[in-house]
Parts: sequence; structure tokens; C-alpha cells
Amino acid sequence: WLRSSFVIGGPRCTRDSPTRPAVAREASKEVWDTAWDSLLPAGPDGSPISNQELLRLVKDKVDETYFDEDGLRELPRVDGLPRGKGFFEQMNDTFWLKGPVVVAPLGPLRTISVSDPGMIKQILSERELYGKGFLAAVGQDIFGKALITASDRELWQSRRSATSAGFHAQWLRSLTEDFALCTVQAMRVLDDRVKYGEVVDMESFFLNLALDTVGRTIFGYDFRASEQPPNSPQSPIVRAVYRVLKERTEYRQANLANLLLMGAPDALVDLAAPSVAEYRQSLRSIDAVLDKVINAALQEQRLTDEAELRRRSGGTLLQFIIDLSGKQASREQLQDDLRTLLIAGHETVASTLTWAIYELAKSPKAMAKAKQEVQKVMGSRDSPTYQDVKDMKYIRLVLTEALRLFPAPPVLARSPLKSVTLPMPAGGNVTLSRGSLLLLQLTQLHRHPGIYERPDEFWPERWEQGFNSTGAYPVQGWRGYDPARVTGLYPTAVATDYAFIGFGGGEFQCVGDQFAMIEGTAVMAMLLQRYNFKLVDSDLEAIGLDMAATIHTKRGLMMRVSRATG
Ligand code: HEM
Repeated sequence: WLRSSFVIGGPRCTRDSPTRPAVAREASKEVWDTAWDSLLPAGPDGSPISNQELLRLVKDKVDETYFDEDGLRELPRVDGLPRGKGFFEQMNDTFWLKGPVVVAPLGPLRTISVSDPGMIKQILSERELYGKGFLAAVGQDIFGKALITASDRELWQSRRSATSAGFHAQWLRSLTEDFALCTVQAMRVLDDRVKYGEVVDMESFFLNLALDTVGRTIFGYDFRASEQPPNSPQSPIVRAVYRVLKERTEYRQANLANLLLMGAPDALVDLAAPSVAEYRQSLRSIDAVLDKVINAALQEQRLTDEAELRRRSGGTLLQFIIDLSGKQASREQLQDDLRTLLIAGHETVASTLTWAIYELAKSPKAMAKAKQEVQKVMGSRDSPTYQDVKDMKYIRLVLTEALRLFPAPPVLARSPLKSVTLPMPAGGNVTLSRGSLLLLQLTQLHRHPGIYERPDEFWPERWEQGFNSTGAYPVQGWRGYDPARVTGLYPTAVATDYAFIGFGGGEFQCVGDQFAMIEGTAVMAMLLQRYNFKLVDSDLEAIGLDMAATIHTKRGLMMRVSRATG
């Protein structure tokens, strides 16, 4: 999808001939505008952008192409990427050629891609001025109306409060033990494969492990994914989860019909699109499990106040939400919340761990340093504590650096809820109409040559000291990075003045960021303590990259894993 945001569209249509009589054009424009306004009127300023209103994005493109009406005329355009190069090189070239703000086609729509930290800061930190627009609409049949997709502010606010209260400090601390238990379970299977000298797909390993951790900690269900053969899970529920993930990341890019058929009745879908029917069946299987765990949590319900709940250690996030809110949240709402957490908290963590082990295996110095840290902090203990996670700073920087290079997701989408004027990095302003589709390009921001020294290099130590704008591309107004501003487990958007937004920033910042960092650090430490890792092929071109909801490999991350001695 990300790739298509640059590539789809082909050559731009030519604008209207200048010889066309201006009067006729004005008249037809008036008819055209009136038709749109009566059929699909723009909503009032500040209101959520409805799915129907999103169709007005097509109008913007037609206005530009046929009526030469284009408020974005001053911005550079991208029609496609240079061929025959790797993804990151292509993004780099585009940056150098066109700068950090470009207009790019996405099928029949027009997008504005941004990779300047100042503009991104303005977009992410302005409360209530931007919604998630297009991407929220596209994801609604998967996530329902929960945090990621709730365009209605009141609903989003209520789900955000309920969920983020659940991620309280006491619970987060107690999670380290759960993460360790899941990792021990996964390592048992890994040990068998290591014994027989098999090549292991570490991407699948991490996906399975991250599914088990989310199941255990968020809603108390043991998927036993780590016990399944990688890439061909036998349990129907694990298969269903992966089928839904695939829908999110692959099928929709490959076949737009899947998306168009989402509202169609089952009988029609069964006939017209077996893959959509299969996807719907998978969603139903997941909901059946969620129904079961919600029932169990309701039976256990002990209504109590938030202060008491915050002192509680252990238990699942679901139990917390149910004990806090009683029957305020409907069963349907709880299902949407859980499906959102299941998907948002699973693939992202697995992707970060995958790229972290890839980079460590490529960098013997970083690997040795990481292993030394584990040895120093954990000694002969084989499961980390929360204090260990805090003490293993280098491992946390390894994860941060992997997330900088391979952000998950690689793009954030936003749409202004009313017309906004944004200052441009090189001076001047750009005015965006309500509903415009903004794409914040994390892959470019995180490799910005004016921010990061040797931007494409894996170099976790860069986060140990402060840095300011450098090199041939100075970034006006960027405050620089100061480690003194890091208060939690990783450098946030605020600490980096929006140069690193691996967990987003502003009001929609990731609700599971601490959860993810604790999990990532505990899992990585346990693996480094027990095994050595060697890449079968380190070349990214050979591994193959798929840009989707996360950056994942085309064929898995194949590694030779052996038991560490000593
Ligand atoms: C390394 C792992 C993770 C990464 C890189 C990550 C990244 C992100 C990012 C960038 C956003 C902001 C999206 C936007 O602004 O449009 C986000 C939001 C979110 N994340 Fe994460 N995430 C991770 C782990 C998790 C985990 C473990 C959970 C839950 C268990 C989670 C749940 C969510 C939810 C619910 C949102 C939506 C928040 C809202 O809109 O209020 N994430 N995540």
C-alpha cells in the first residue's frame, strides 16, 4: 500500500487545454461543484469525516486535472519511483530530488506526503484538528469502531480512557513475568529445531511469540501459536488470526475488490469472492474466541474503582476494563477493542524484534555489546525482571534503532477536519482543504539526512548523546534530540522533537508503547542469552521487503541459530 502511494497512478493526466474558453469552463465547474455539494456535501468543520465524504477526495483530483484548480500547485509532485533500486534508496532519491513535502497519487486519489519534522509535529500535536480519515475507514471492518478507527471523537475518547487506564504502571511491571513464560514456551520449540540444525524463520518465530503474549496478557487466552509449525499453523484460530493479518497487509493491496465487497451480504460474497468469504469466516472465528473470554471475564467481574484497580498486579487488560466499566461498554464494543489490541499489539512487536535481530546479526560489535549487557544485568538468571528491563538500556536502544530504520507502521495517515494552513519547511505556507489525505512518511523522516548522521546505518549508540541538525540538509526550527528529555523506556516524539515517531506522537500516540518495549527487551535478552544468530542471507534485496501495515519480509527472515556456550 505504501509503495502504491507513490507508484500507482501512472503518468499524470494532462491539464485542460489553455485554449478552452474560460467561460464554458467556469460554467461547467459550477455545475460540477453544485452536483457534488448536493449529492455528497462536505461535513461541517471539525466534524468527523464520514466514509461517503471521503469520496470527495476524488473530486479534488478531478478539480486539479480538468479544471486546473489546485491549491497545491506549488508543491513538487511524484508520479512514480525510479526503477531498479531498493525501496529505501528510492525513498532517499525521492527526498533529494523533491524535498520533504510532495504530492503523490494513490489510485484515483491525491495524497500529500510529509517527512519534515516541523510539519509532522504540527500535524500530530494539534489536538482535535486532524482525524485518521481514509485509513480509519479502510480498517473499520477489521477493527470495528475502536481506538484505531474511531472517527467519532467522543467514542475515541471513551475507549482511549478505558484502555490507557488499563496499561497502568503496576500491571506493566508485572507483565515481564508473562513475557518470560511465553518466551520459555517458544524457546522449547526453537531448541528442537536448533538440535536438528534446521534453518529458522525468525520472523514467523516472533509473530507466533507476540501472538501468544498478547493472548495471555490482554485477554487471557493461550493461542499456543509458538507450538505450531512456522508458516503453516495447524490450529484453526491461529490460522484465522493470520488470515485477518494478511487481509490487512496484503490482500487489500492486491485486490481492491476485497475492499469494495466489504459491505456486501455473505451470500453474494460466497459466490463472488471466495477470499473475502474466507476472511469473513476468520473474523467470525476470532470473535467466537473473544466472546468466550469476554463471558469468562464478566463472570469474574468485581466492580471496583480505578484507584484500587491500579494497585492490582497481574490479571488481564480485559478484566481491568470490565471491572472498571461494568456494563458501560457493550459486548460489541469490547470485541472491537480486543480485536484492535490483538492486531495492533502483535505484528508491530514482531516486526521490531525481527529487524532488531537482523541488524544485530549483521553487526558483530553491536551483537557483542548487547550480549555483554545481558550477561552483566541478568547474570545466571534466565528470566528478566522489570528492573532488568530498565537496566538493559542498550537492548532498548537496539529496539529503538530497529524501529527507526524499519518503522511499524511505515506511514501514518491524517486528514484535516477543516481547512488548515501549514507552514512549509522552506518558508511560505500550504493550505489543505478538509478531508485532504496526508501521509506522514516515517521511513523518510527516520532516515532524514539533516537529522541523522549516517542515516541508513544501524547505530544504537546514536541515542546515547544529543544531536542537532547536521550535514547538507539543515532542518529549520528543529530543536534537536536531547537524551535528558527521555523519561520512559525509549526516546519519544517529544524527546526527539518529532524526529522519531516510531510509536506516533500527540493524542493518538501508541497506547501500548511501554508494553511493547518491555516485551521486546525481555524477549531479546532471553534469546541473546541462550543463542547465537547467523543470517542465511543479509542482503535486503534477497530477503525481499513488503511495505504494508508493517515492513515485513517476502520470504521470512532465515537464520541459523545455535546454542550459545558459556
Ligand atoms: C513495537 C511495537 C509497536 C509499535 C511500533 C506501535 C506503533 C504505533 C503507532 C505509530 C501508533 C500511532 C498510529 C497513528 O498515529 O495513527 C500506534 C497506535 C496504537 N497502538 Fe501501537 N505500536 C506497537 C505496539 C502496540 C501494542 C503492544 C499495543 C497494544 C497491546 C498497541 C496498541 C495501539 C493502539 C490501540 C493504538 C491506537 C491509539 C489511538 O489511536 O488512540 N500498540 N501504535
